Amino acid sequence: MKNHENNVVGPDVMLIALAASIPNAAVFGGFLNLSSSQIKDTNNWIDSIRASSPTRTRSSSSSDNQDKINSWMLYHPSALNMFDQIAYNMKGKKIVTFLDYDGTLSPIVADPDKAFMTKKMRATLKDIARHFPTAIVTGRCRDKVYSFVKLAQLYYAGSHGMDIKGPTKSRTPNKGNDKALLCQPASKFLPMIEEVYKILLEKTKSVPGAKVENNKFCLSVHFRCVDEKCWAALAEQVRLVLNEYPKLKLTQGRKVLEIRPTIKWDKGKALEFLLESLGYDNSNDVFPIYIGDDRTDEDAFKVLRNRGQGIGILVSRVPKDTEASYTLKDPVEVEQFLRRLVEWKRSSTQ
Ligand SMILES: O=P(O)(O)OC[C@H]1O[C@H](O[C@H]2O[C@H](CO)[C@@H](O)[C@H](O)[C@H]2O)[C@H](O)[C@@H](O)[C@@H]1O
Repeated sequence: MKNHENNVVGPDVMLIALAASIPNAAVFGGFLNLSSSQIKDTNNWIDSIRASSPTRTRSSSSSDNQDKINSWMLYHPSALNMFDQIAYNMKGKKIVTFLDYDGTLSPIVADPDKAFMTKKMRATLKDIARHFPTAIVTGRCRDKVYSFVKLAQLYYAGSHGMDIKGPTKSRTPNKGNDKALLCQPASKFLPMIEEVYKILLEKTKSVPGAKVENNKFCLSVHFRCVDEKCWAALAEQVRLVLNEYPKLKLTQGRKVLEIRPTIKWDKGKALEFLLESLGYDNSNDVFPIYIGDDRTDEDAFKVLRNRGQGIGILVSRVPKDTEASYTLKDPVEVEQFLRRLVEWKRSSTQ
């Protein structure tokens, strides 16, 4: 397993990345560590961005690719195919579900403002939250993801877990509201993030298709709709801005550069914080299920692996280096898995 802590792209590393490259061997699936020793040329760096969110046409059906997928699936089997075994392990335990948003509950689309969940997914999510404490853990601004999900009985951890709020409505009827909960470990960075947001808007406005998204405690600079020829120039703009802000760091997501404070807080910490808030800190009978598709979700998968509790499920149809134990192909399969979880719970409580 790879250590994803190296995923941070510091301004210096970014510079080398633009001037240099990453060996192909390091590009396994989408999770790539940009360290100076791996970097050799711009083309390979751009390959890495492309690989972080491969389009369907890239997952060719050649037997070579299929062999790679098959051998990867041996170590990361489908959570749907393995549901009975997962259910066996969950028996008698308190299940808590943690769900990433983009690419997990909603399909990846070109316009981040249009990443809607299906009605079916919302209905399933509502049922899930009726049976288990449920949290959305996302890089998005908390209010923004709430405007997509619109379920008051969930926990929301926005800005990569740096903005956590508990349910505003009780999960179970006839019970009072869950204890108010708010955790914002990066609040002192707000003015800085706001300042950098304005600068990035200005600096990137000449790059057609570039989009800067303000996620409150972090920012996203989107590449998806930018001509590949302009990726390096756009990244260079971002790097130059960040040179002036050493307290901010840059990480790479799915055709997006993410800017966030250099504090030791991530989706894994958010998961730990929520388990503690739910009273499961030292509990042996809790079974957390974390489902996510992105590199940032690896921090949470790693926490579960280290705790030896629950399961991490990576949403991906291509092999990726991951700490997750199981996989699901896409949000459609995520919905099917969550539905089975609801049905299993209903049948086991009858
Ligand atoms: O933690 P997540 O919920 O997965 O959020 C990570 C980023 O997701 C969004 O961007 C991604 O999805 C967009 C819509 O499908 C897509 O256009 C983009 O290319 C993806 O990177 C969101 O817009 C970002 O702010 C989040 O950081």
